[in-house]
Amino acid sequence: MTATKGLEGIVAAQSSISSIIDGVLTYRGYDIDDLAENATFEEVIYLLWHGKLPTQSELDQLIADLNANANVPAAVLDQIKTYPKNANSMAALRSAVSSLALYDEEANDMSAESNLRKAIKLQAQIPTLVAAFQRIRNGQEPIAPKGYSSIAANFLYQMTGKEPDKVAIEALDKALVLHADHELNASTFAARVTVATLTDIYSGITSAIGTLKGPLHGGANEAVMAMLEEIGTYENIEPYISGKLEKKEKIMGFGHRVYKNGDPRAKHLQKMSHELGKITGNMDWYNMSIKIEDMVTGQKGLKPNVDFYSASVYTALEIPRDLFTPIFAISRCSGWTAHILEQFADNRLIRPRAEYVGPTNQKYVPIDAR
Ligand SMILES: CC(=O)SCCNC(=O)CCNC(=O)[C@H](O)C(C)(C)COP(=O)(O)OP(=O)(O)OC[C@H]1O[C@@H](n2cnc3c(N)ncnc32)[C@H](O)[C@@H]1OP(=O)(O)O
Ligand SMILES: O=C([O-])CC(=O)C(=O)O
Repeated sequence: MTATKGLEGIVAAQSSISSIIDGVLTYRGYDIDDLAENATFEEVIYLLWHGKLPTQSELDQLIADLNANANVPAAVLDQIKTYPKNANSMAALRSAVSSLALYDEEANDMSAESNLRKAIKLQAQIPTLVAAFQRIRNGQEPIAPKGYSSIAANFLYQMTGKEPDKVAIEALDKALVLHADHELNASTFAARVTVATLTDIYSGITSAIGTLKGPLHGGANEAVMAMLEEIGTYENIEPYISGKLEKKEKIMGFGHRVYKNGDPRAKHLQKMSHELGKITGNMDWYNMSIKIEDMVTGQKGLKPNVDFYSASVYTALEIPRDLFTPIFAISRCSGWTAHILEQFADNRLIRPRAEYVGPTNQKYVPIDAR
C-alpha cells in the first residue's frame, strides 16, 4: 500500500453535479461561463439540487421556500450574542450552524424529503446567520429577511439594514453563482465523508464549514485582502512579491490542485473587480491585483484562482474582510447540500486506508523502567 500525498489525482467518488474536464468547469453539464453570464444564484441552487434548470413556477416556489425558511431560531441568535466580539467569523458560523440542528425537530430524519427540506433551511438560514453575526458584534440587533427575490438582496439588506442597490445585488449574485460548486474540493469531500456514516446533514455542513475556513481553501479570499492591505501601495508590490517568491512563500489566491492553466471563474471576478472599481471610483485594489498577477504568473507560472479577485470584488461592495469566507459558505452551501443528497442516494461508508510508516515490534515497558 502506497499513499498519495493529498490524494492528488485520486478519483474518490462518482458524481453528476459538477465537472472539471480539460480546465472547463460545468454544473450539471452547463458551462460556468454560460451560467455566470445568464443564471441567477437561485436557478443554480435548483440546478444543483434537481439536475435541471427550473421552470418559472419551480423557481418562484424555491424563492418562496427560501424566504419562508430564512428566519433562524431565536435561541441561536441569543447564542451568537454570547460569542466573543472578536470571534473568528468562520468559527462563529460553524458553531451557529451546528446549533441549528438542536432546534430542528427533523434534524435526524433521514428520509429524502426531510433532507431536501433541511437543505432549503440551511441554504436560507446560513445567510441570516452571517448577517446576524456581523450586526451583533457591532452592537446592532439582527434583522429578519425582507423577502426579496434573491439571497444576495436579502443578505445585503440583513447585513446593512439599508435597501441594497441593484449593482451590488447583481455583483454578489454573480459571485454566488461562481462559488456554488466545484467537484470534490476539500470541504465538499469533508461533507461527503461525514454524511457517509449516515449522520445528519447539519453535521455534514458543520464539517464542510470547518474545512472551508482554512487558508489553503476558502480562507484564501480573506488572506488575499489581508495581503493587499499589507502591501498597501502600488510601489510596494515589486519588493513584497519578489521577496515572498524568493523565500518560497505562497502568494494567496494563486495556484490550484486541479487547474494548471487557470481557473475559469477568475476572469469573471477580474472583470467584476474592474467594473466595480470604476463605479466606486477606487481602482487601487484592482490595479494592484493586476500587477500582482503579472508578477506571479510571470515569475512562477501560477494563475489566479477563484479567491484572488473575489477579494477586491467584496471590498468594493463594502463587505468586511472577515466575511469573505462566510460568503463563500453561503454560496457553497448549495453544492455541499447537493453532494450530501447525492451521497445519501447511493451511500457507502468512505473509509480509505493509510500506509503505515511508524515503528514496529515495540514491546511495552513498565512506566518506572522508561
Ligand atoms: C477555493 C479554493 O480553495 S482555491 C485555492 C485557494 N488557496 C490559495 O489560494 C492558497 C495558495 N495556493 C496554494 O496553497 C496551492 O496552490 C493550493 C493549496 C491551492 C494547491 O496546492 P497543491 O496542489 O498541493 O500544490 P502545492 O502546494 O504542492 O504546490 C506545488 C508547487 O507550487 C508552489 N505553489 C503553489 N501555490 C503557490 C502559491 N500560491 N504561491 C507560491 N507558490 C505556490 C508550491 O510552493 C510548490 O512548489 P515546489 O514544487 O517548489 O515545492
Ligand atoms: O476545487 C478546489 O480544490 C478548490 C476550489 O477551487 C473550490 O472549492 O472552489
